[in-house]
Amino acid sequence: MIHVEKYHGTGNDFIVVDAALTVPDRRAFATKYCDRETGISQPDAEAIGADGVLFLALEEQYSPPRVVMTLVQPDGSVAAMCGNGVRCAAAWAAEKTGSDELMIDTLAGTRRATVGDDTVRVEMGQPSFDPDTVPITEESPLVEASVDELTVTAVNTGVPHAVAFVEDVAAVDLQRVGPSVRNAPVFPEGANVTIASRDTERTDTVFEQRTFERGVEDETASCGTGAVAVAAAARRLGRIDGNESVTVRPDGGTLEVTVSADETTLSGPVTRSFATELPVTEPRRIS
Ligand SMILES: N[C@@H](CCC[C@H](N)C(=O)O)C(=O)O
Repeated sequence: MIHVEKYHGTGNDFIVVDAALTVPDRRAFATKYCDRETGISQPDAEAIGADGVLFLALEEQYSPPRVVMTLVQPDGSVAAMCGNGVRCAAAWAAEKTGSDELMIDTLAGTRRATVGDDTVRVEMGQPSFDPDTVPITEESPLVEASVDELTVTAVNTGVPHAVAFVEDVAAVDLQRVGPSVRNAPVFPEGANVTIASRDTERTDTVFEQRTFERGVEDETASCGTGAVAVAAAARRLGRIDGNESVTVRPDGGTLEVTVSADETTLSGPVTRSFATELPVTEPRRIS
């Protein structure tokens, strides 16, 4: 049995495992315990599953403390980056170390995080529209291009996103449209499909967001890199001014994003839901 914790950032939920503990087959572990029907549950409660497993290796000898984060998704794939995952990792490490400044190492680079009373803020690096970086098969950036039924702008915010601005996110059948855009040939490594609509009743800088996630192969309640992708695409398309900060509202809560030439940040709440013990098994050996 190993000790695990469950965290979520605006509804994007993760099983958190201290990487010092032995999990012989991380992919099998993620697939098993993320399952929404049969996966992780609170003690003596029904299964709730998760959007992924964060394996976190804490290196306390540095100042600020560092965490090597590996996100294994329900389909067993490893994601290079996860905005809400980094925010959860920072909250977990702050709890363990007492430090409110953390450096989180991801496959997309090191991200500095600051843990406040109500929010965790992460420096997200510069979004890229470069075809090789997203990546896309085209030679020029994909900007407001037709991909299946959506008009998308492709941007990498640590992972690839196809961002489409629509009239009303609630009116889109994302379960139907998401998989075809996610698997479109123009995205050789696939893409997360993020749709956004401007909430004109609030202000011009508030966007509603929904994301169909690669690796989860479903819509999630929130996606941090997706929120940054909405702001970055809005800036590229002239939908917001250069340095405006943007409020992005996925189903699970509210995220604040800044995208300027110097800095891109993502902020929002993080919640520790519960802790439990899970059995781990050695992979079967064939003799
Ligand atoms: N939910 C995440 C993104 C996780 C990675 C994504 N599913 C991928 O495979 O690219 C976030 O908060 O950014």
